[in-house]
Amino acid sequence: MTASFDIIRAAYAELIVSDLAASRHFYVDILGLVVTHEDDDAIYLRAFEEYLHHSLVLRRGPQPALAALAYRVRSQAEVTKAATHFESLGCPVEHRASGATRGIGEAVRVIDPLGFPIEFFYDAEHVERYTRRYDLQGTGAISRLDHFNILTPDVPAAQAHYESLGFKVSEDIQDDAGTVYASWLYRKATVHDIALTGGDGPRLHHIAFATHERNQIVNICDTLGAHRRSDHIERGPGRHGVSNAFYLYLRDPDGHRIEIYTHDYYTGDPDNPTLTWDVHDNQRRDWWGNPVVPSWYSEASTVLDLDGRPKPLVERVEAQEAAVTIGADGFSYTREGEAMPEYKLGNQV
Ligand SMILES: O=S(=O)(O)c1ccc(O)c(O)c1
Ligand SMILES: [Fe+2]
Repeated sequence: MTASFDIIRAAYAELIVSDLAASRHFYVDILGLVVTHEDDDAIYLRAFEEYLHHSLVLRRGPQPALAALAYRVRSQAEVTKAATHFESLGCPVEHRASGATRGIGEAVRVIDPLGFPIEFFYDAEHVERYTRRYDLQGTGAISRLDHFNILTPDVPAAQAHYESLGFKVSEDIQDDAGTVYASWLYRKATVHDIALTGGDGPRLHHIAFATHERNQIVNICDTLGAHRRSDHIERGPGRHGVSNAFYLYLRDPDGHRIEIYTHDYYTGDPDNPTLTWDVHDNQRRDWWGNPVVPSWYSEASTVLDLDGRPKPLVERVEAQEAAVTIGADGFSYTREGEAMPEYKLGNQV
C-alpha cells in the first residue's frame, strides 16, 4: 500500500555518543558544524546552509548507537498521516509532543518494518542560516545533511518499503543472478536520501553531509592531518562510481561513520533512469578502482528501539558483497570485452 503522506527529504539524525566533549571537538572544532544549542546532555548541530534548528543531535549515552533518523514531511498534517500509516502496518508508534526533541514540533517516531527508529516531523524552529557567513566558515565548510545509509539483510524488501513511501531508485548494484547488494533511493532531486546496503541489520552504515566543492573535502583531510587525527579517515577521498560523487568517509570518536560528499547529480524529472551496476565492476564504489577498506563493509552502528534498547541483528541470507567481489575491489580490473589482465596491485586478498 502506497503511503498517503509526502516525505520531502532526509532531515536529521540523533546519535548517542559516549563522550560529548570528544564528539564536540570532532564535529565542531574539526568538521566546523555550527552549534545551535548545547547542554550537559546533548549538542544540536547544523551545517552552513541549514535554517532548521539542527540536522544532527549528539546525545550523551552509555553505548554509541543511532537513536533516530528523521525525515521532514511537507506539512504538519502529514505527520498525522505518517502515524496512521505505520499504525496500519502494526509498527510501534510514539507520538512526540512539541519540544520532545529541542527545536522540533509535534512529531511521530516509529520502528519501521526494517527495524529502524524513524521520525517524521514538519514543525521546527528556524535559526540563522549561515549561508553567507564567510567570516565563520572554514575552507572545509559543510553545506547540509544529504543522506542516510543503512545496513539491512534483504535489500529488495527494504527497497519495496521505501518505494511504498514514494521513494524512487536512482542506482543499484546487482549480480547476473539478480541478487541486489545495494540500492539508492531519493525523495529530493539528488541521487539519494536513503541508501540500502545489504548486510546484517538493522544497523546504521553512515550519515552523509554535502559540501559544494571537492577542495572542501580535501581541506577536511588536511585539517585532520594538522590535528594529528588522520586516524579519523577511514576511506577516501575518492570518486564514487555509484552517484559520481566525490567522497570521504570518517569515523567519529565513537566509530559512527560520517561521509562528506559532493558533486552527485540531479534526479528530479519523472523519467529519471535507474542505473544498475554489476557487483564485479571494481569501479562501482570507487571510479578510480581504489580498494574499499574491509571495515567499510563490516563495521556499523547499533540502532535503538523506542525504549532505547539495542535492536538485535537479523543476518543477511544472500551473498555478502565483500565476499563476491574480486579481492578487496581495487586489486582487480573490470574491462569491457578484454581478457582479464593481471591484478592491478599485487594478488587477490
Ligand atoms: O561506494 S558507492 O559508490 O557505492 C557509494 C555511492 C554513494 C554513496 O553515498 C555512498 O555512501 C557510497
Ligand atoms: Fe553515502
